Amino acid sequence: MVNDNLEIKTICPDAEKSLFTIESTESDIQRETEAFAAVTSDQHNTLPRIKILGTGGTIASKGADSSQTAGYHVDLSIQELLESIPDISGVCQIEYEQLCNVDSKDINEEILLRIYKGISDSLQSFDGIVITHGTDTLAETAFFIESTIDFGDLPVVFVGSMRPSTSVSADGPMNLYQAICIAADSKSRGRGVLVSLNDQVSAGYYITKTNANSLDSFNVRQGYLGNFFNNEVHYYYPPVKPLGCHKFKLRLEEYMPTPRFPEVCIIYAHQSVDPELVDLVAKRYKGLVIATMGAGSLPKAVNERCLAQTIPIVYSKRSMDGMVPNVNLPHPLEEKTSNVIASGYLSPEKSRILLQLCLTKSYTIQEARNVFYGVYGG
Ligand SMILES: NC(=O)C[C@H](N)C(=O)O
Repeated sequence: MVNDNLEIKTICPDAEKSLFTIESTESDIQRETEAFAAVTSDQHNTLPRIKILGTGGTIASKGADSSQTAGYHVDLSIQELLESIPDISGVCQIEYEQLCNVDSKDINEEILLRIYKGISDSLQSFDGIVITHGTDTLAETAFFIESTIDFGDLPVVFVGSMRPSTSVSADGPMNLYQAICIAADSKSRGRGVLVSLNDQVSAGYYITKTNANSLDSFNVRQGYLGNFFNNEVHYYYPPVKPLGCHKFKLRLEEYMPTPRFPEVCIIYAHQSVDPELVDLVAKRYKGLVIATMGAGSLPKAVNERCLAQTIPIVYSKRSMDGMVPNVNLPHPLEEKTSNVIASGYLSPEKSRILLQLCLTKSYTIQEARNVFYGVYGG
């Protein structure tokens, strides 16, 4: 039998004193293989280290068949999800962790703090972090994380999908692949919390879900930051972070064993809204946000009920775009003494989180108003 690993080496080519040895080339092959492996592993070790935190959502969901795009269930682990994306071993090194696996409607303060801890714990040892999340409340978690973690230049990228993993043309694998590439790209540094969905990159601080069904479900009037095309992210601007974003330092031990923030309720205003709702909420909650009809407009009777309370009340808006300015608050001239705060550009659900954070820190109304005022952009 031919042994390919054996090589005949002639030491003396003289025929009479012919001398030769038979040597195995195995050690050479082994050495070469080991050297090659060392080079590739060195190359691999210099690739960015990316942490993936799985929390659930449609991106981790399965339907009954490939045509089902509603009524599916969260049923896919982060490991299974990663198995569905193209090979990324030449781009970065990956570690993953399943923080929870829920529809994002079930994300509460306990889970929010788990996500906060998952990100905080990964800051030192990774070059980028990706969080898979349901799209329904993704904007709230992204806003909370931007407001509470100082992650320096590290890219923190949220990603979700609109179709379950089992559907025809599921968007999850591509969205996740893009999010990982974005987190691993040095051009993504210094841009705050990012959201990667449907080939677009946006600021988590400003993004809003504007379509309950379509793949293009997020919108950001402050502008998309970039676009992902053919394995590459392209940014439209140099690195920039949201202006006026107030960072709250949280101490996790303060929220254990009961991970709760002061409760804040949202009232959605409408024609004939009942002013007594304000009294009912004020009895039970520590703060109130009202989605006012326009840029702070509410019926006189509702304004009067608001000004009669002692809890802080944030005037936000039903409209997705635009802002509520201080001058549109009732009694703007007495703003130092009144309990009402203008939300600026923030949606009611993000205003709720910001007010909760202010209450957590026991800010006065004036301090809370300054925090909200920062959102105006200066
Ligand atoms: N597209 C989605 O992810 C929606 C889903 N209900 C969620 O937020 O978890």
